[in-house]
Amino acid sequence: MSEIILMSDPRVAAVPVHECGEPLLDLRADSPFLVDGRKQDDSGSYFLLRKGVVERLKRAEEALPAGLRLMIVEGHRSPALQRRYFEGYAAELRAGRPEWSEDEVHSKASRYVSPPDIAPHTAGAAVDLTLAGPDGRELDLGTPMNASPEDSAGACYTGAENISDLARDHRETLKAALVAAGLVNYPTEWWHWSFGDRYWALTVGADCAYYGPLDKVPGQSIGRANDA
Ligand SMILES: C[C@@H](N)C(=O)N[C@H](C)C(=O)O
Ligand SMILES: [Zn+2]
Repeated sequence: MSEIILMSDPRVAAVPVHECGEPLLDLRADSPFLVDGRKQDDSGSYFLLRKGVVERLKRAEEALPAGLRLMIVEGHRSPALQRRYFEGYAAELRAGRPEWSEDEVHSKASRYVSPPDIAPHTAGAAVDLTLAGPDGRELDLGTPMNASPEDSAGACYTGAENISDLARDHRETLKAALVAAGLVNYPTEWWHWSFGDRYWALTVGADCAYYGPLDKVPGQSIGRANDA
């Protein structure tokens, strides 16, 4: 397996961001995608993604074998929510491994949640998704989405070997469609894909990221998925 670059790696934070100002699109409006509401909250952010990400997801959806569809679970996340996720998980790790230094906690936490300063979800650039079959139900991808490395004995890693052949086939199908469309995966999470953020730029060798964090999401900057 090739080296896994974690989100906490200084090379990620070193990538410059040249914000392109692209709008967020609402995936529920005229959307070709299945949008799952399990991450719904008062902010209503989970169904928003940058236009360039939506365009690429449409291409990926078209490239899937007949009968399969993408199921979108979480897109944009407010910086405050990202911070809550990160600090909550870091606190769990700290409690379980009191011998770890703060640097170790930060690095290990970033296997599962991005440090808030570089987090791709806050830029509307990352999406957590899975595959659904013809009946609209989620397929088996080896672990529940958002299973942590501890909960899944590492099976959340995209290249994990401790999953069934069927789950591996599903991961390969998902990966083929998304990579061909220009998204990159975070290798510690089979469900996390992004375009235009710092992690994407570092992975593909782009000079800069296109999307920086968006805090309050103004209604007027939100378009419909069919605008992509
Ligand atoms: C928390 C998990 N769903 C996730 O999105 N992790 C990535 C690494 C992130 O926080 O950007
Ligand atoms: Zn994610």
